[in-house]
Amino acid sequence: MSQPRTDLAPGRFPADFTWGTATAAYQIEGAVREDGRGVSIWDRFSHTPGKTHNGDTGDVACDHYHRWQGDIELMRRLHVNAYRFSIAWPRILPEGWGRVNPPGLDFYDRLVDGLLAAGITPWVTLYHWDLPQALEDRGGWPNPDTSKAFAEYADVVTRRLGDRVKHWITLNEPWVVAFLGYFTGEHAPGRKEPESYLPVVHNLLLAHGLAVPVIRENSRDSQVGITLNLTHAYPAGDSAEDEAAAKRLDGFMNRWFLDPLFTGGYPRDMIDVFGSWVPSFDESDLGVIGAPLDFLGVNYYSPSFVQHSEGNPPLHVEQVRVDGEYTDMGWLVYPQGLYDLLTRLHRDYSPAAIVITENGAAYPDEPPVEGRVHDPKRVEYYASHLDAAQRAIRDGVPLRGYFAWSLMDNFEWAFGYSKRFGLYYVDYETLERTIKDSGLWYSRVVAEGQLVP
Ligand SMILES: OC[C@@H]1[C@@H](O)[C@H](O)[C@@H](O)c2nc(CNc3ccccc3)cn21
Repeated sequence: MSQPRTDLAPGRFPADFTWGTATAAYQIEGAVREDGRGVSIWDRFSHTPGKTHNGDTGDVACDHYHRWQGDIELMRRLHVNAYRFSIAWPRILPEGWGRVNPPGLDFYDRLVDGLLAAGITPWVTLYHWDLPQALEDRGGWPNPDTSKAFAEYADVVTRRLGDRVKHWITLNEPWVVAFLGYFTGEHAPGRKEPESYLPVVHNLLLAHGLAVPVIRENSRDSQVGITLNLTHAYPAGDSAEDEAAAKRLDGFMNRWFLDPLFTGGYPRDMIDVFGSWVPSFDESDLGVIGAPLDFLGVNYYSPSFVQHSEGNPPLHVEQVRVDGEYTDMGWLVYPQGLYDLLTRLHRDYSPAAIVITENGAAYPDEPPVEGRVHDPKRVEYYASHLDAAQRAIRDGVPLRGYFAWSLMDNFEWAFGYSKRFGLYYVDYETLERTIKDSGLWYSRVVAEGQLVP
């Protein structure tokens, strides 16, 4: 059990803390038709009229595929000791399974060697939403064969990189993949099939569980985890009804994933709420899904304040907009939500370790003037959330690392290039990267291992 770190002065982090920054393949790479890469569901979705802001696509993005060496220099300037990135499944297996594309593997091989040469530890996310379109054409995540295809993909990648990559994240945010991709249709593949939501969640968790032993076999002595977008749910009022509504939202967003991963099964109260939507599955799946993990990746941006609703079945929950500061995404700035989430995870699930795999904020940054980008609100966001993280460590949470989202401005999914999260500003005409004040500030925090003014 992790012990309180009262030895840490306020604002100071453990000497062995992992300091990183994070990206994802489809959001930064571009080069979507280069070196044998296959089509992904995000290629198809972003090229479908009306699906993304301004019709933006990841065709070019930040052109990281050709600029990766310069981008490693950007990381060195931040003094980070780790970099979280995702591998594009369609670069490795253009049809999703079967035929391997050697140039795709070669790209990530070069990237990993470049990172290691720079003293930066690679943390690899195997799936960050860019499913090969060929698998979607065979049913996509509602089809349990996709779970098996994911395990095969994990095998190919970890056989090639597993000797040098020792930190693996199977999936990024299965809730987003399932709910936005197959329930609301706001994300690729854009399907609006409520009845597919829970089967997709199950197949994603099964894919995760099938991949864990494969990764451990091919990448000996590695750390394996999963990244979840966890939303701390607060009752908007002090009524029993609002308390119950918060518990239902917590069940929907958090416990439906945490329980099968850490406690052996889906939460009973939510099985009753979801009723006939809960898919039938082999009980043996739960043993696969519950494969022991070395860390839980947490993406935190903002909490939710909710009240009971007579509508909105079956959750009967309504989000409440509370007073406060909001980012350009319309997300409440609430660092206490990170502290409360971390301490709750430690108390209720006791993961061996927790890593904040994403935290950051979008603001409407102005283009550089005399080489500077002033983003005081983003500095304040990071400072307040890192303070919350440090308080959680002092109080005994086994928080081992933090990855700022994101290294650079990039393709923000359905929002296209209209939202900027980067520590570096990207001019999408020239693709020039310019460090923002938040990047300069973060580099000082990382170098000193403590919060700085
Ligand atoms: O939106 C910022 C980032 C995004 O760029 C990452 O690719 C993704 O991993 C990510 N997840 C969240 C939090 N979860 C979420 C909630 C609603 C819609 C989309 C994402 C934020 N972000």
